[in-house]
Amino acid sequence: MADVIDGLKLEQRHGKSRVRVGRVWRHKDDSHFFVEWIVDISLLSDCLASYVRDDNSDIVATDTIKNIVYVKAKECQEQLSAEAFAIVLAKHFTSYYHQVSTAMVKIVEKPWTRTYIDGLPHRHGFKLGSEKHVTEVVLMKSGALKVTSSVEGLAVLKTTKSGFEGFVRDKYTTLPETRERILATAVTASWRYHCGSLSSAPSEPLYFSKRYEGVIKVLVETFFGSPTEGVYSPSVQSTLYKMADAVLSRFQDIESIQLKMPNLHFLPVNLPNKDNPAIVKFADDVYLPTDEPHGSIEASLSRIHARI
Ligand SMILES: O=c1[nH]c(=O)c2[nH]c(=O)[nH]c2[nH]1
Repeated sequence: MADVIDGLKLEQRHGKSRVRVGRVWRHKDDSHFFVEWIVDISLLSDCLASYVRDDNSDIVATDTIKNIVYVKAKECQEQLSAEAFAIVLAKHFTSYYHQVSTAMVKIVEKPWTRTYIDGLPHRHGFKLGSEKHVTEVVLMKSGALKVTSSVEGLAVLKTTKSGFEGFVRDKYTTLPETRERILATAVTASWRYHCGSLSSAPSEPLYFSKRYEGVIKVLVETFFGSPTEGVYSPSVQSTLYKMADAVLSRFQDIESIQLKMPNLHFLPVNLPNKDNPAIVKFADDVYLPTDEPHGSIEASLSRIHARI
């Protein structure tokens, strides 16, 4: 919200951050589903009087905002994606309160995944994985909707089929060219869905969860290539582009994707001393893993829409 007071522009928003909620859905066959969400809500709300006239009569208290997270979690009788829950919350704030023009809801879903015992899925047992699922939803009173999903910290490594050659060589360059190295990264991918309005948003409760799994599958398969042959990576840049392109080719409802892929280096170990030039001589076997410093490579790929 922006207002002009005495020739000055005031921009304000308020909400509640880090509202933590766990939700269990118990099915008739005694199998349970579970999510843990950390919810941030921020409202663009017409409550100027509270800033400039000490009049709080238009404020939806942040404590109330927190309570609504639990009320809506209770009301959702069916298991649903973090994106769908964020839309439920945003819809509530923009429709229930006349003064709220826009609701911004971010949810981080902790990676609890069903555990397996002797190859069998446990009915009510979960273990914590590594990468995080994050979503950000922005809903305006008009119904205009933006949905973004992300995976953070998708750590992947391959021990061969990676190289880096032909880069700029000048008086500052020491890096040797190679066609054999370890390629390791922790991918952060953020993608924006096409649904531009509440009325065109997918209504299936787990639609976005399936997409999330699908995007991760495409990213991982493109990074590694086939299980037997793999695929050669001439640079992180090239692999990143192929991963982004594969997601946009596979999922027509995704408008754009941003990938961040730090190059987590595994340095060859060579240990000489004055008597023995090769206590350890590197033969593509012993490495020094390091993430400081690391290369930082990121790009985004978007569909370009022809103007009619
Ligand atoms: O795939 C790579 N891209 C780079 O830009 C780069 N720079 C570097 O030192 N090593 C690498 N590897």
